[in-house]
Amino acid sequence: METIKLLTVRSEIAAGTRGAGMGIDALIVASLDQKSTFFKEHKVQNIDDVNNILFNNNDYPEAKHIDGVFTMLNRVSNHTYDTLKSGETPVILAGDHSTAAGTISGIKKAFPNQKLGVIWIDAHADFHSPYTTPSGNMHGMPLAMVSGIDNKENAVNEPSKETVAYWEDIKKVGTTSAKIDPSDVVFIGVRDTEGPENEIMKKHNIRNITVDEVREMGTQAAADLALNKLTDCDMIYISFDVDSMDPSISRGTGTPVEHGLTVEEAKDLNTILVSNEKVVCWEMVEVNPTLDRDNIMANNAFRILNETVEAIKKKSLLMVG
Ligand SMILES: NC(=[NH2+])NCCC[C@H](N)C(=O)O
Ligand SMILES: [Mn+2]
Repeated sequence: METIKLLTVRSEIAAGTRGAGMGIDALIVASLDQKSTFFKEHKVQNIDDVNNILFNNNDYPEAKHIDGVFTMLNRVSNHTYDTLKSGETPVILAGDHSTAAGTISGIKKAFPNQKLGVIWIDAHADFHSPYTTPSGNMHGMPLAMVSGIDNKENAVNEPSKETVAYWEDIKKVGTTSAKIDPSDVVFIGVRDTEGPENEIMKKHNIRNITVDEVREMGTQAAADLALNKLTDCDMIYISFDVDSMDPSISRGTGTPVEHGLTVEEAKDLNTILVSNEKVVCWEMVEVNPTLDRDNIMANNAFRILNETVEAIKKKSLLMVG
């Protein structure tokens, strides 16, 4: 049977709000409160963070702590690569969403000749570059990093030479060229984007399955639609940002946006999606217990994590049988 390996990344340097690094421990607390042995049953490999960089001044306003982000992406990429190479299925639990660029780079490094598709369940498109970011927060940039998109046509910033040098290095983590074609991204629940991101979505014809669409067609049809968009791809990575869910559930994430998915919808989408045989990796990010009360976000996110991992294990049984 396939083995799951949990990769925990307590990094929060690419978020604008402090506390996402504590998301993993909030999930562990939620698991204990729910009397689950999940974190004992599965292999856990921690990836060291560089959060101490937050005590220093930030030297890169258009790409905050890009030096630290570069270090983190290399670590995440290498661990994802090693996990896949040893025949295990990586499940990444991370703080801020920038790590997803490391994950995608590691997948591509492990299978360089396979076409990789991405299903991105998120309130945000995370397609900014240092040239277009409204905030400088690099958790808004992972999809541009792995697609090699600068989007200078729609620039609003002039990043420094040093920033650009790091950005160029970041685009080469794992493999020197782009890991994905941006037209092989499918969004679910994206509802808070800026102009430069809208241009990318238009240019590459990126499908966003909205929250209303999910509700109208149902989670099974929405998941099928997302997967059908990626029939050309050989393998698929799923990224689940908990801010795809509605803030009425919990405020326990750094950048909440109204009109999101319900917990039930998010759980169904993730479990259905990972049951597809092409899915090689799943990631969950942006739980921030310091913004929450009673650990509500982590309690809901842990339920989703638990059921999604069960679905991955069931799939591998099916494939062996
Ligand atoms: N992974 C996230 N929570 N991303 C939020 C990004 C928000 C906004 N687009 C920005 O660039 O600042
Ligand atoms: Mn995100």
